[in-house]
Amino acid sequence: MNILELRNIKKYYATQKAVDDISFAIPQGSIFGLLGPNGAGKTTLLRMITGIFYPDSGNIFFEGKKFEPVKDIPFIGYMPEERGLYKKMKIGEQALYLAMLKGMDRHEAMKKIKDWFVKFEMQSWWNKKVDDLSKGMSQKLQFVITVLHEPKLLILDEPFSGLDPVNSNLIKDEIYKLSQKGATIIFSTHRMEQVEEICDRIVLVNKGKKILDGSVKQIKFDCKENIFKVGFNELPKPFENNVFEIVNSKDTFLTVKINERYTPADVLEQFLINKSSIISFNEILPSLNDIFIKKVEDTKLARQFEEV
Ligand SMILES: Nc1ncnc2c1ncn2[C@@H]1O[C@H](COP(=O)(O)OP(=O)(O)OP(=O)(O)O)[C@@H](O)[C@H]1O
Repeated sequence: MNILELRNIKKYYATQKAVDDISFAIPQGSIFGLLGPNGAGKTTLLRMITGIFYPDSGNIFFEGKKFEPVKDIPFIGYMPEERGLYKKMKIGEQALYLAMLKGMDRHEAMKKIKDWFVKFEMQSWWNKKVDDLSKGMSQKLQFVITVLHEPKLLILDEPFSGLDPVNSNLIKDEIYKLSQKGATIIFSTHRMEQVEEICDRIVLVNKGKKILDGSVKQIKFDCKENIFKVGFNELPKPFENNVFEIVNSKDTFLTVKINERYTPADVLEQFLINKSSIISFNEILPSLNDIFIKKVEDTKLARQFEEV
């Protein structure tokens, strides 16, 4: 079952196709990465998923039914990249006010806020103003406010920006816990190593178009380039062959790219013929960062923004 499905969504600003016929589905319970370079159309997509903007055309489905912002919004938590807190309002009062706006009753909201403040060691902040918080502290507060009402769909735009490693881990752990409890998470970021670690599925957009869609594992598998890392007791002397090319040599390891039509067994055979003492042989899959850069570069010249 998909918690969210976008079908042929288009959104144009004056002269730009910010989102140009994008379709994808997000399975319930997944941690989903929405990726793309600056200006790709991610924020525009998120604003449509959260009912802030309407698409110019296309349809959005939430839990199988046509998305109705007024009805469905209570089930969605959105932490935008530009944080939206009242700077002069006291933190405790603000959390309570925003929780009640999401439909929680005062008593329940108060209890949940206190629990989260204890968990995040924020008890002493209650009477402070947002103005008095550092960037990382207001980030933690914004996260708590976003998840307080236990949304089914949690949308986090760059949730770790401004956080130190300890607080990043704290929030990461909470994201995993919310996911285990059944929440679906959309995670938007430029930090590929975080996506690789956290997300199970991704969509990559560029210049308003979708250019990749699938599980992280499958995408890495599909983009692999027949590169293997071979470990030796002692590095062999270079020898002529048609089977592979050496792309890197470090310590007692060679990284080799297998030429077309040859297999890993052919590589091993070459080294055995050469009497090299192999101790390890592993395939190297590309990192999401490499895939991101390559796909974005590939489409860079292929498609400029078209005039509407
Ligand atoms: N209100 C607006 N009016 C006109 N053009 C806009 C508006 N908002 C965004 N755009 C344009 O639409 C395109 C997509 O913008 P969007 O903010 O959705 O990208 P993004 O992927 O979120 O970028 P970033 O990673 O930099 O936040 C960009 O070319 C941007 O200049």
